[in-house]
Amino acid sequence: MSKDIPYLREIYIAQLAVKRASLLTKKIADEHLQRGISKVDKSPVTVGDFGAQAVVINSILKNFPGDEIVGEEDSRLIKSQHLETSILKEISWVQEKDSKANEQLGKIETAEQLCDAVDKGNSEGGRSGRIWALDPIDGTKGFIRGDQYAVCLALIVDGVVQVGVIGCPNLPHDLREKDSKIGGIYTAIRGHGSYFQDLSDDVTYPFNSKNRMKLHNEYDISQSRVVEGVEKGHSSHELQALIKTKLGITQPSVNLDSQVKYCAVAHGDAEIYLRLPINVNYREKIWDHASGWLLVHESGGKVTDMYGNDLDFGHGRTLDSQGVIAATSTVHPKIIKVIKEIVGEHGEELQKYCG
Ligand SMILES: Nc1ncnc2c1ncn2[C@@H]1O[C@H](COP(=O)(O)OS(=O)(=O)O)[C@@H](OP(=O)(O)O)[C@H]1O
Ligand SMILES: [Mg+2]
Ligand SMILES: [Mg+2]
Ligand SMILES: [Mg+2]
Repeated sequence: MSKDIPYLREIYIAQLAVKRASLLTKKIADEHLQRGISKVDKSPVTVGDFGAQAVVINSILKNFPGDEIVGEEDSRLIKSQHLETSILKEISWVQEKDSKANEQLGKIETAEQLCDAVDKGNSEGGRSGRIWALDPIDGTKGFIRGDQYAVCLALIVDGVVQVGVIGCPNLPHDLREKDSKIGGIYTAIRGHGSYFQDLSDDVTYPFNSKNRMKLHNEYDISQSRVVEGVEKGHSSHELQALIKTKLGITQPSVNLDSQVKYCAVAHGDAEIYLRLPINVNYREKIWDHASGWLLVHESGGKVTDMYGNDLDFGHGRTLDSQGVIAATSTVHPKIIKVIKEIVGEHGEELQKYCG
């Protein structure tokens, strides 16, 4: 089967790099929580963000030197706050721990290499060429709280997402199971499905029916399990509640930070992800959605903006649309219909629900 799959080398390197960044960030998060440092201390997320962005970009450019990267972070804060030594210490730890991947991924050893790698995430994105979208820690607020976060990497070719890989260090393999194992890597390949691997397993090509994720479509819409964000400043919980009521959904939502929400839908742990805007002028960043979009799409679901339009990953660093709805394909049009009933066909009433 593998021989028919395109981008095999890209997928392999992306998985290795995401795994490395997941190990790095998990170590930082766990130490932070163990120390019981005040929740307002933002430094672990800073070190984690820059460390993860550096190792992923360094890995990609070692293997695909001509590619561009749209990464969330840049090195200004590293320099102004003199964070080089603390970040390099964590990178050196993961390069030791994950040493068998050093040959494929390379190593970062100096402050110059560190800042250089981080700043290579400065692509403006766009409609042509090979461009990776990287969120080194998505769900920074969840990361600090010890909740969910994700390392998200996608390859976009000529504006179309071809590969998506998400590392979820804190996500239970089965959200419904109390004692479920945690930590997974979710991989999607356009036209060839989406797959799950245990984060603690060696990275291998996971493309077999045992690992494949597929959505079911036969269920009563009122029983849908809905995932939403945690932060009230990132999506309109008020509008989301109204949509659920109109759909007859009475079960409470599961609130999760980051793109693990897409993983939950793609893996069949939820049927609907609602992300309605809280600010009419906000445009979603491509690194917050590219990998998750492909995961749900390849599991047989549908992801669009809040009006049912396709998401355009060739527009630049941001999408040119509002809101995101991901759901199983039978339920998706029903959600869009309800949204339009509430906010108007073109969002004439949307402002009412925005903060
Ligand atoms: N106003 C507004 N509207 C929508 N989205 C915003 C907004 N402001 C920020 N962000 C982005 O939200 C990203 C985190 O999304 P989450 O899904 O984790 O949000 S939530 O905390 O679960 O509600 C977060 O990603 P990270 O910075 O990587 O955590 C931001 O890019
Ligand atoms: Mg993000
Ligand atoms: Mg981020
Ligand atoms: Mg951020």
